[in-house]
This record gives sequence, structure tokens and C-alpha cells, in this order.
Amino acid sequence: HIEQYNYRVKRLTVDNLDSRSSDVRTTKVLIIGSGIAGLEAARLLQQNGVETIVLEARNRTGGRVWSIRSKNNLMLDMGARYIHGQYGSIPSGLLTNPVWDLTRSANISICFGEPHDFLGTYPLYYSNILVQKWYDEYMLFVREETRMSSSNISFADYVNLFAQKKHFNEKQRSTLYNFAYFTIADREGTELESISAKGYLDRSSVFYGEEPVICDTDFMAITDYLAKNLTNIQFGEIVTKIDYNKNLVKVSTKNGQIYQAEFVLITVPLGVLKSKQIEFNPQLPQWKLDAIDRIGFGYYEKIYLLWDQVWWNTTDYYFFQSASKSINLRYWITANKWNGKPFITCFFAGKAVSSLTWKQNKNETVKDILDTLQKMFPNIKITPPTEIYMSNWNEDPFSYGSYSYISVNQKYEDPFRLSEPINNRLLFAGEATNTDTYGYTHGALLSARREELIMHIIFHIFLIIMIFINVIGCQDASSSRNSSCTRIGRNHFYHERSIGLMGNGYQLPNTMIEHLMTIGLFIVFYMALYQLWSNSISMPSNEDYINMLTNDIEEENCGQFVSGFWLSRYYHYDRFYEPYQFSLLFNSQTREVNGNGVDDIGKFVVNGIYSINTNRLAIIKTYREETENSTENFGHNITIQVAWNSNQYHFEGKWFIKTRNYSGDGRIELKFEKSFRAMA
Ligand SMILES: Cc1cc2nc3c(=O)[nH]c(=O)nc-3n(C[C@H](O)[C@H](O)[C@H](O)COP(=O)(O)OP(=O)(O)OC[C@H]3O[C@@H](n4cnc5c(N)ncnc54)[C@H](O)[C@@H]3O)c2cc1C
Repeated sequence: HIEQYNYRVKRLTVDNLDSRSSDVRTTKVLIIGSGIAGLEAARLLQQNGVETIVLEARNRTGGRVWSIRSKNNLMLDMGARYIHGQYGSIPSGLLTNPVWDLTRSANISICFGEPHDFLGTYPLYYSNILVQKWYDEYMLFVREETRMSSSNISFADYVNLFAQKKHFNEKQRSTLYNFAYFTIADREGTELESISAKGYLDRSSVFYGEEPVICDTDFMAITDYLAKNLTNIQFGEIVTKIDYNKNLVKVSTKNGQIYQAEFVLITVPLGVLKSKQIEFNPQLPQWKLDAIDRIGFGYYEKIYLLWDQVWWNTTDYYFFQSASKSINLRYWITANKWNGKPFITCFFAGKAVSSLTWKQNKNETVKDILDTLQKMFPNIKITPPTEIYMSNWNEDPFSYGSYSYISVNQKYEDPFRLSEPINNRLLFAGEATNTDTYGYTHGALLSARREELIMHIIFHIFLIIMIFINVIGCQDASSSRNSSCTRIGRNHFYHERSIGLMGNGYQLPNTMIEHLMTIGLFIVFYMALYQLWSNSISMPSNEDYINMLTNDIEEENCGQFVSGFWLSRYYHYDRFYEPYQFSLLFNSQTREVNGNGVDDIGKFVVNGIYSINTNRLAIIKTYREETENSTENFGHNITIQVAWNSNQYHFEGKWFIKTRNYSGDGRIELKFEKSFRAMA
């Protein structure tokens, strides 16, 4: 077997990639990994008739979405469990969490946690209220410091700087440190020392989880739904080598199987890429290797403790959040009040996982948890759990960690680099390649949609080029009275297909269809041009607007815009409509502003730009159809262009609407309401 494997691998060099053999399986798109990203990409490609094979190392789908059954048939999510966002709504430019949408399509029942549904305390020397106040002040301090700074400074360094500024003693400093740890670092699966504060605050995903939404069933119901109609998943196929050139990719697996494809979508976790278990030939470019190296990949593990019946007498969701005496053993505990199931989940992150304390001495870890619980419930005699289950993502060779975070070593462009295709043949998806929603299932899902779209564009560019070549070839031929016009064109087209540019999913059009499509393309092109022209006549473009300099801008009035909740009121039909709250997040490096909210027309998302220099903001509100007011909500866009008014201490300017049936404009004001509360 080994000989056969070596033989196959030896044959596989870039020079002879095209050599075909009966034991090489060919397909148009090969997807490596059947986590949520791989499954979604496979599902979309299959829907579009593109031939696809999924290679999965494990003998199951789901990847880091993995649920097991206890002896009593309790469903325990060892990986993802929460669908983050407020009732499915996420303030990052997308109205709803797409995973939430999936649960609705799949008829999966979901339950809601309340944001303040929290029993217990941090083991702090000071009252929670006081520490929360320090923390809020600390976050404002970090936000201000990072806004104009370009250096990567960790949250831990900012704790020290803030403590110095406030003349904190060591006890106060370490209390704030612990609080910040649990609020920020724990969820990222790492330490405060490792996270770039600027990177974290500039990326929108960090503000998601104000109100996690929890499934009533296991999370795998979602990945099972995605996998439902996929017939092309090869289990137990551990990819060991990827050979590629400008035309083709060949993938070798540990079983000695070789696959050949026009495109390969790599969705393996960042931990696997870091481990260099997969050999690339030629080696990945240095910029890609640097990105893989610098982006952080955290550790986050769960322990489930099960009893025969619920013994706790509280209905709160979160039991307790604890920083134990030992820095290496910190955890927090939750229980599920909705289904009344008798288990408690404990979470360990960062050093607590890598130090291995908890794994090396499972009994001691469990005893520590039980002692903590006993202190919380002094009147109940807590018996040892009947079953214990622990995850081990950290050592799992198909994960090597939990999910990505923004490390202090990271460069701004690294996540973009990670997702960048190579030769337009190797494409990358998965949680870590999502620049906004890294670390989450919805990040993985959206990355798959992004890559599927890229593939689609690549396919169609080829299709359009082919049509033009064919039409021009045809016209040349007919002008020279070459009666074999159609045949020549077609033969040329077939030839291109046979060398692999066109795939099985796309049918060869005949000459008539090609002509019609050409005319259609011209019509679409002119309509797009007309649309652009007509949209630009009544207002400046958003880019032009924010760059307009006015004489009266004083330096202290620059950069008034901050991320947070804003109130807007707009003037229409001779009156102001109420202030409506919406969230806006500002990325100072890209100047982008994203957010969402709801007003009397409907739910909307916001995308736009802001200039610190001119203090001007230009955003586009896009309504989501079928929300709120069905007679006025057409899923239309509203452009809002506002400038800072230092007397009123708010932004003001104009809104513009241009739809097929209506165009209009009016006044609008935007006032800052409050900053985002840190995740509870
Ligand atoms: C403990 C924990 C808790 C979490 N909690 C949440 C949560 O509550 N909410 C949330 O939204 N997100 C959560 N996440 C994050 C979420 O699980 C991930 O972001 C998401 O599942 C990643 O999906 P993916 O498709 O990018 O990668 P994966 O799911 O890891 O899929 C990659 C696939 O590639 C396969 N693979 C790896 N190596 C090879 C190879 N050499 N050859 C072939 N196949 C290979 C793997 O087996 C896997 O199936 C959590 C993660 C962990 C670990």
C-alpha cells in the first residue's frame, strides 16, 4: 500500500500535472473540509450544477460544529452552540445572522437568552458595579488611544497604561485585568497579552454577542441540514499534498487517492494550515505563509458535567463566572434553563487549555469546579457528576485549536491575504478567512458564499469571453464568406472546453443563443450605465461628499464620529419623524461604517464611509423587504450625507431616495446616543 502511495505521489509533479490516469478522480471543484464552510460551498455549487467533490478527513461532517449524545441521550455541543446576535440581528452590515436564517429554513427550533439572565459574581475584591464602571472607562480609554494610533498594542498593555493613569494599586489593576480577561480574551480563546486592541476594535464582529441565541436542539442540526442532499462527500480522506499550476490542481490524500480539479476550495482550520500538515507544491507564496503565521488561533474547550437530575435551584441561564486563584485554571459555567437538562457546561480558554492543567488532572479540575459550585449553592449537597465529557480541539489534528483571533503580531492585511486565491485555482474559505466575522459559524458560512461567488464570476468571465470570441470569429468567417463559420467557432469552443476551461455544468450555446446573449449583455451594460448616470445627477457620490472640504472645520471638530448607537430623525412631508436608534461601527483604517437598525419603514442595514478630516459621513440604508411597513418598504436604498454641526453637537444633512416610482430628499439629523456595551 505504501509503495503504491509513494508511486502515486512521486508521479505527481507540477510538470506532469496533466497526466491522466484511471485512478485519478477528476472533478471541476474539489472542496477540502466538510465544516459549515465546505458544506455551504458544496451545496451552492451543486445547486448551480457544478460538479464537486468534498474531501473530509474525519468520518463525519460539521468540523468544529460537533454534537455528541450522552448515555441518557442528552445532546452536547462540543463546538459551536450559540447563534450570536440580537434576535438574529447583527450590527455588521448584514441584517440577520445567516445561520439564524438557516435555522428557519430548516425548521429548527430556537430559544432566546436574556442579556441579563445571569446569576453569580466574578470573584472580585470590589463590587461588580464598580468594576463594570472601571471597565467601561477602560474601554473608552482604549478606543480613544487606538483610534489615532497605528501600532499594535495588546489589551493587557492598555490595562497597565489605564491603571497608571488612574493611580490604581496592584489589587485594583488585577481586578480590572480579570474582568477584561473574561469580557474580551476568554471568548477569543487567548490571553489579553495576545490580542491587538486596535485590530479587535476595528473589526465589527466583536460587538455581536450582546444577546446570544441558543438552539434548543444541537447545533449539528444546522450542518446536517446543509449536508442533506450532498452525495459527493468522501469521508476519511486526509489531504496531505496539493500540487498546482495555472490550469489544474491535484490533491493527494493519506489513503493514496489522487484527485484532480480545476478549482480547489481549502476550508481546513487555520490551526491545520499553521501545522503545515498539508504540503503545497509549489510552496505557498510568502505573503500567504506570513498571514497564516501571524493570525492568532486560540484555544477554547468545554467540559460537560452531567447528573441524573437537575439539582440547582435557579432559573438563570448563566450560573457563574469565575477567575480561580490560579491563572491557569479559569473558567465560567453555564446551565441550560430552557430544556431543564441536568448538565452544566464549563469553558476553559487560552493558557488554561495550553497549560494542560485541566487535561492532565481531570479529577482535580472537576473537583475545583464542584468546589466553586458548592460555594455558590451552600445549602445544597452537590454529588459528583455521573458523566463527564471534555472536548480536545487543541490536540485534534483536524483543528489544532478552536478559532482565530486578531493577534498583536498581525498586520491589517493578513485576513485579506489569507482569503486571497492563488492562480485563481486555489481558493480559501473558512472562519479565519472572514475579515469581519472571524471565529464564528456565520463567518465560515459567509466565507463559503464569498468563494462560491468568486468561482461563479470566474466561470462566467470565461463564458462571456468565449461567446465574444465565437461571435467575432463567426462574423469574420461570414464576412469572408467562409461557409464553415459555425463549425470553426464551435470546434474552437469545444477545444477550450476539452482543455478544462469550461466545466460540465455549462452547456454549449448555439450561434443564435450567443447572438441573443451578446445583445442582452449590451442592453444590461447600457442599463447599468444609465442607472449610474441617473443616480449621480442629484447628489454627489458618497466618496466625493465626505472629501468635500469646507473652510470652517476646526481641528477639535474633526473625528467626531464614534462607533455606537445613534439616533436619527428625518424630515418628510412637512414634519420630523421620530428619532430611531441604529447601530454604527466605524473602522478607522478602511473608513468604512456599517450597522443596522429599524424604523417606521422597516429593518435596514447601513454601509458607508466617514472622513475624520472633513467630519463628514455618507451612508446607504438598505431596507429589508417584508419587514414592518409593507406599503412603504420596497427593499429600497436611502443615501444619507451628513456633516458635523459643532453648535448642535450632532451630524446633519440630507437623505436622498431614488426608486423607479419616487425620488425625493429631505433633512436628517444624527445624534450619538451611547457606546456599545461590552459582551456580557
Ligand atoms: C469550543 C468551540 C465553541 C464555539 N462556539 C461557537 C458558537 O457558540 N457560535 C459560533 O458561531 N461559533 C462558535 N465556534 C466557532 C465555530 O465552530 C467555527 O467558526 C466554525 O464551525 C468553523 O467552520 P469552518 O467550516 O470554517 O471550519 P471547520 O468546521 O473546522 O471545518 C473544516 C473541516 O476540514 C476538515 N479537515 C481538516 N484537515 C483536513 C485535511 N487534512 N484533509 C481533509 N479535511 C480536513 C476538518 O475535519 C473539518 O471538517 C466555536 C468553536 C469551538 C471550537
